[in-house]
Amino acid sequence: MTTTLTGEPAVSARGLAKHYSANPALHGIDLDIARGSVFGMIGPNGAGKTTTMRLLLDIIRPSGGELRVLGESPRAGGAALRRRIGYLPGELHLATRVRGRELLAHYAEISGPVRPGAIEALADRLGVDLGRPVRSLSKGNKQKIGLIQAFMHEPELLVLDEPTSGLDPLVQQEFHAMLHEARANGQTVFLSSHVLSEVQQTAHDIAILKEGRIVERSTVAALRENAVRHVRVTVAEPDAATARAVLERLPGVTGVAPAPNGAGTVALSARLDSHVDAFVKAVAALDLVDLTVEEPDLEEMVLAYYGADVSASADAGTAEPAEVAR
Ligand SMILES: Nc1ncnc2c1ncn2[C@@H]1O[C@H](COP(=O)(O)OP(=O)(O)OP(=O)(O)O)[C@@H](O)[C@H]1O
Repeated sequence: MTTTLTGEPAVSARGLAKHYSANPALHGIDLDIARGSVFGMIGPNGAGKTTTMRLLLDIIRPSGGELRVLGESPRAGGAALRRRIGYLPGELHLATRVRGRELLAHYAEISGPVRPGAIEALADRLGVDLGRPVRSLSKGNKQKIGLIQAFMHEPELLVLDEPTSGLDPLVQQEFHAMLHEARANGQTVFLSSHVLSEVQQTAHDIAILKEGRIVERSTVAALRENAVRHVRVTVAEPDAATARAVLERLPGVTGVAPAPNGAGTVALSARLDSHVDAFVKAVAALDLVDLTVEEPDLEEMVLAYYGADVSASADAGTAEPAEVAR
């Protein structure tokens, strides 16, 4: 496969809606995921991430709108389309006594050709013992089995629902390397997460979903440019009032406050939005002792979208059990 960001998107949705009885889960979203890209969807509990993914896989059917996956309608594409997709469900129920090796061989029969040695190579990378009964594996090791079944046939599209759930940090790094390789191989990745930090390391494009609506669609780079940064300006004590006045006049600067500092100097901390250039030029005129402009805090930006009340909107008892669907 070769990397391509042109042509028909891997996923294209227009007005995609899903209601569970009378309860709307998706309010007609528009979404394009370019072929060969890594796309991350983030959002709080109940935002509709899993619903979106299940619609792509034709596990559930839309209540309205149009959806094309790899150029086909999920419904019409059937099993042939399904084999071109690798899917990791958010909730894995792997209660079988069967050993990992046999279970994956079974999935491989359904998903289509798997290169010889590919399953073992993935198991080595992720560090999971394929000789053990699957039900005796820990949550993280079951997740690895789920990842192997999603990746093993090198599908054109990987749909990964909370892929790092239960993985330790070293395995997460290995997983990130697998995503980079998938992209280099021309595969498209659609992953979901609750937190930006997870997708920001791997995805180029993101959407923030909230209560069934896309509230932000951006590249990670553009988010970074527009995100709030924390700044700290240190000046000699006699200059403190001037420095404060300069900062408070600047566009994009808020929350100017003195911060603890060494004798003879005063540090002023503040929040800065995207106006970095104007800020740096203005503070250059001050008699600076020190200046810190922190990395933009994207998480803070995303949490502002989430809103305090939304994260608590639990949906206990409504989610249907998901399985490694093949
Ligand atoms: N089978 C179902 N029956 C009824 N309502 C459902 C069902 N599945 C999901 N919902 C509802 O649809 C909405 C979206 O749920 P969904 O599982 O897609 O969210 P999510 O973003 O994946 O959440 P989480 O991060 O908690 O996994 C929620 O309000 C949920 O209660």
